[in-house]
Formats: sequence, C-alpha cells, structure tokens
Amino acid sequence: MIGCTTWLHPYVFYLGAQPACKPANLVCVGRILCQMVPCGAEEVDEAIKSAHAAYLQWRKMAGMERARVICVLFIKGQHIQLPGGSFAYTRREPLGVCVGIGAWNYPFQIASWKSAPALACGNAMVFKPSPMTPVTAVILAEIYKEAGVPDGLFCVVQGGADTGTLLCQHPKVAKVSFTGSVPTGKKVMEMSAKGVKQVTLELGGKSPLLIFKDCELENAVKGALMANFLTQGEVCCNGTRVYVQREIMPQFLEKVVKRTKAIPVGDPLLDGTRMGALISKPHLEKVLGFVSQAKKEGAKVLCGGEPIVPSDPNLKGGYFMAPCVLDNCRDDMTCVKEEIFGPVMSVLPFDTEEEVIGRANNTTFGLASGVFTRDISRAHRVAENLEAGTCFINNYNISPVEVPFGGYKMSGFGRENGQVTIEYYSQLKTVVVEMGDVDSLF
Ligand SMILES: NC(=O)C1=CN([C@@H]2O[C@H](COP(=O)(O)OP(=O)(O)OC[C@H]3O[C@@H](n4cnc5c(N)ncnc54)[C@H](O)[C@@H]3O)[C@@H](O)[C@H]2O)C=CC1
Repeated sequence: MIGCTTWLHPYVFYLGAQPACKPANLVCVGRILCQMVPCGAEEVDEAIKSAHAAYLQWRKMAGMERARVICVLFIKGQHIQLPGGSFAYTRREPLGVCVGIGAWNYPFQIASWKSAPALACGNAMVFKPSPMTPVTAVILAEIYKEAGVPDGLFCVVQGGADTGTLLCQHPKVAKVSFTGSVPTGKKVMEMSAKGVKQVTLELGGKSPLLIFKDCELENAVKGALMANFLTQGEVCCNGTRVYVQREIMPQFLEKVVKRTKAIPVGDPLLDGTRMGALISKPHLEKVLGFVSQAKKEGAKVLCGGEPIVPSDPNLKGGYFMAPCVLDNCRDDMTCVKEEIFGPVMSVLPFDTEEEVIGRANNTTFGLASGVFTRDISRAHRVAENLEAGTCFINNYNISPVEVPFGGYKMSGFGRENGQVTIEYYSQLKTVVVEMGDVDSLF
C-alpha cells in the first residue's frame, strides 16, 4: 500500500480558494505556478464512466494479480460450518467506483490513504483534491500509472464544491470517502444518503491533551509541541486544548514557551526548518483573528500569534506567523471550543482526573486525544474514558499507515489506514452451500 508521512507542506503557498466556475490559481509566495480548470458535469461523468470500465476488469483480478501493481493486503472471507456437512462462506467483494474528496492540509497523504486501500480491494477511485492543493493527486496518478495500474482506474478531477456535489450525486458512484470540515461532511452525507451510498467521514477536531503532574515533563512538553505545531498547526487531530495539572503549570509553561520561541519558521525545503507558511492569506487572517478574539475574551499571549516575514527575501509574500501559546484560557472561550487549524496552543489548568475527563469530553468533536502520565493504570483508564477515535499515551500525532485512524461524534465515522480499512472499501457476500437434499417445508 502506498503511504507516506510528510509533515511539512511543499514549498508552495496557495492563493485563496477559487469559485468552482473559475480556474484555481496556485501561487508560490505570490507567484502563479499553474492553473487548473474545474471539472463540470461532462468531465465528472467521463471520469466515473472510465473508472467504471476499468473497475469491471480490475475487480476480476485475484489479489495476487493486483499485488503485482499495488501491495495488496490480505483480503479474505470466513468459512462457517453448518449441520449435515453443509457450510457457508463469505467473500469480500469490491464496492465499485468510489469517490475520494480531500482537504488541503496533507493532500498527498489524503489521496493515497483513500485510493490505495480502495484499489487494493478491487475498486476504482475518482479523486477530487481541494482546489487549494490540486497538484499532488495528479502526481499520485502518475505514480500509479508507472506502477501498472490500468488506465482509468484512478482518475483525478479538479474543482470545488460544485464538482464535489456532482461526484456525490452521480448514480454510478458506490461510496464517498470524504476528508474536510464538519459542515461540508454533513452535506456529503446528505447527498450520499439520497443514493444510499456508503460514506466515510474524516472531519475536524478540537482534541484534548491531558498532562498529569506525574508525567516525564520534558516528554510532555515535546508532546505538546508535536500536538500543536506540526504542519503549522494545520492538522485535524492536533491536541489544541492542553490541560495541565495545576501543580506543574509554571514549569510546563516556562519550558513550552522557550521551545516554541525557538521553532525555526521559514522555507520547508530546508532541513532546519520546522514550520512553514499557512495555506493562504484568508486562512492566516482567520487564525490571527482567533488570537485577537482570545485576547478579548481574557487569554494571555505568552508568545507568537503575529504575522512574521522570514529573513529570506524569497519568502516575502508567504503567509507566515509565529507559533502561539495562550495562557489564562477557560473552557468557554472561542479558542478552546473551535477548531483554529493554525499554530495556536491553548493551555488550561486542571486539578483532578475526573474533572479533566469531563471537561475534555465536553465537545461535539471526538477525533483524537492524548495523555502524559507515568501511572500506567491511569493512562489506560483515561484512554478508556476519553471520547475520541484515537488516544496517544505519552506521545502525540503518531500516525503510521498500519494504525487505524478516524473520529467519534461529529469528527466523523469509518476508519482509514490499518487492516480495518478493508471493511470500508468492500462489501460482504454470503454464499450458502447445501451438501444434502433440500428439506422443503412445502
Ligand atoms: N479527520 C481528518 O482526517 C481530517 C480532517 N480535516 C478537516 O478538514 C478541514 C479543512 O479542510 P478544508 O479543505 O477547508 O475543508 P472543506 O470542508 O472546506 O473542503 C474539503 C473538500 O470538500 C470539497 N467540498 C466543498 N464543498 C463541497 C460540497 N458541497 N460537496 C462536495 N464536496 C465539497 C472541497 O472542495 C474540498 O475538496 C478542517 O476542518 C480539518 O479538521 C483535514 C484533514 C484531515
């Protein structure tokens, strides 16, 4: 299965999202890299038909044959013994043409995490990347072609909401796997429901990270940075509500602020860089707006939270900001309740385990969570009680492709990655075999 872990954005910074009826411009720190024309009904139909034609051949191939071009997981059914020597067996069969719709924040991973298991299970996929990041899915298509994937089996269509709508509503589409915001996810689910299509929803989050006083503090500080500043904070599962037990709050803040101030912000293609630019000017403004709002509501900015211009003149015009730590936060503040999707950490004190679990779960999201403690019983108790699809113990944001990933509550349902993905890209057929005579009631 193709998978990869690239934590920094490539050296491209995109102009704001374009209306689907106009070309989407890609700019590299202010310069246009390429133009993409959004696909309309005709192109979408063509892509789905070509994917369907390729699927009819691909689905008949044995797993071993598909494994020549894509490393196929072990896809198997069950054998169930019945009385009198009769038996039943189950077959895992593909669904048909699956649609993948991706967000912009890690575009190559989203495209590969959706398409690789879909293809491995015998499906075809038509993928629509975000109009902010249209290129890497095309590169993935080229990789598939070079690997021997038949023409049409993986198609990329470009565009925004209109193109996404056409894909979700197309009668030949069997499943939609969506990654993006909660409001769009609801629309995708509604459209898919009309055609009784299967759906996987990977939506937003506002994940809690619980740091107990018995933790190994250096690791907890490093974990909090990983939970907040990876990929400029543009990560759905980030642990942006950092609950710290009151007794260790001063030491934690001192260390976390010192490390945050030292984060090298600049060109992501340089080895030493640890934070690049945000995706677009409107998004930068939105993130900075959250910081202003937090200040109005009583939060204290301990560091960062303002736009910066890196010293390299080539980076002028990029949408950079200094990573921010907010103190004096309360659970009712906007910065603590809403997904910011930028490098902003909100720190909150707590006293007891019971109290912090209640506060951590008091959200409509449920994507991820984390806990730092040396107490092994507490770690597993907390993991059990947190309402989230993932709980990281004594680390954060570790997501290898072999580990399932997905949300609870309004963060979505279905899982990506890991062996369990097979269940979301295949359907079960039961075959019942009679070995004796028919015992008819009539
Ligand atoms: N749970 C997860 O695995 C992840 C979730 N996300 C979430 O994604 C969001 C940020 O990504 P955005 O691209 O801003 O999200 P978005 O919801 O605005 O767009 C996501 C995709 O849906 C398409 N789209 C928009 N309207 C549509 C419609 N009516 N019908 C069909 N498709 C439509 C967009 O063109 C884009 O390709 C954040 O909330 C973030 O948490 C991001 C990455 C991973």
